[in-house]
Amino acid sequence: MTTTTAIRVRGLRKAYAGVTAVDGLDLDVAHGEVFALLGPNGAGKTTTVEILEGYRRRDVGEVSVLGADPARPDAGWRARIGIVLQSSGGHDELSVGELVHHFAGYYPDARDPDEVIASVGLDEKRGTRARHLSGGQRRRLDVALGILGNPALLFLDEPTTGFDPEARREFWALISSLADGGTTIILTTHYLDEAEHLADRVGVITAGRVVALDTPDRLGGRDQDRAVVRWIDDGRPHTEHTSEPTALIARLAQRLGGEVPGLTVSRPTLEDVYLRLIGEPATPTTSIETLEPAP
Ligand SMILES: Nc1ncnc2c1ncn2[C@@H]1O[C@H](COP(=O)(O)OP(=O)(O)OP(=O)(O)O)[C@@H](O)[C@H]1O
Repeated sequence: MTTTTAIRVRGLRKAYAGVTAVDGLDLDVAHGEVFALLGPNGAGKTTTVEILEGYRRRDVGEVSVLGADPARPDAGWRARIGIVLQSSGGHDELSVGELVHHFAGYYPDARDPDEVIASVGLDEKRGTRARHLSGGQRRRLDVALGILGNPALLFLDEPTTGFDPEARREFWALISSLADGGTTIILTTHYLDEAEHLADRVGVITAGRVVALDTPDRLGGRDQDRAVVRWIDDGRPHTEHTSEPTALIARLAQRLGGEVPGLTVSRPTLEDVYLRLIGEPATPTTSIETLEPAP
């Protein structure tokens, strides 16, 4: 293992009573990277992440997380890992301040509890009992507890499910600031915009295998996909798929004598590419197939 590798997985397999959940998975995540795992329900994401966290035993394969085998962690390994699970709860009668201060006592190198509360935007809720927090505020508390031990590696499982758009943006800023501070982050999410916004790289898992792995803007050859150019000509909408949109627009501008009416240029979204990778048809408006020949 090189010193830049936070996570190294080779040939990971796990089956539950004959049902294969992870089927020969390979993965490398560098220190300081934000890595998003995407995949449909039942693809094997949670099983993989729980093996990395040391909460689930693998059947076969090599796994190294922060230099240790999660199935046989050395002393102090767990304190270097922060985990924010999909659903949380418990200690509902304690206030935000009481909870964060209480759990800080479990870590050898805990961050300042009051600073952590402020960093997740819960200053005003310090005296509020956990059971009186909104869903988004509860999630922030979960993150506060996850980062309290100053982890080198943070696992976030669907962290913004149920957030309103503003809360999601604020949460993204929090995660970005953790990443800027050097924390390695493994994120599972069903929100493609979240992966696009936060992740340095994205891995798509289907049927227990990584089927694509790249930066969000290059995933599945996205950067090579043709652009969709739309415009109005003679009062009729036109669409053309081209790898040279600039040349097409220059020709149109010349022919139409300046401004091209109704001009839009779009590329396949991360969602389009993701749906193609997992075998689902893209929506017609963003299809990368040619809709009609050039006029
Ligand atoms: N404890 C278990 N016992 C038996 N089968 C399980 C268990 N946990 C997961 N599975 C099965 O393993 C497969 C992978 O499940 P997993 O939870 O890892 O998928 P996932 O990608 O996290 O899905 P989701 O997006 O729905 O959370 C599924 O077929 C699931 O039914």
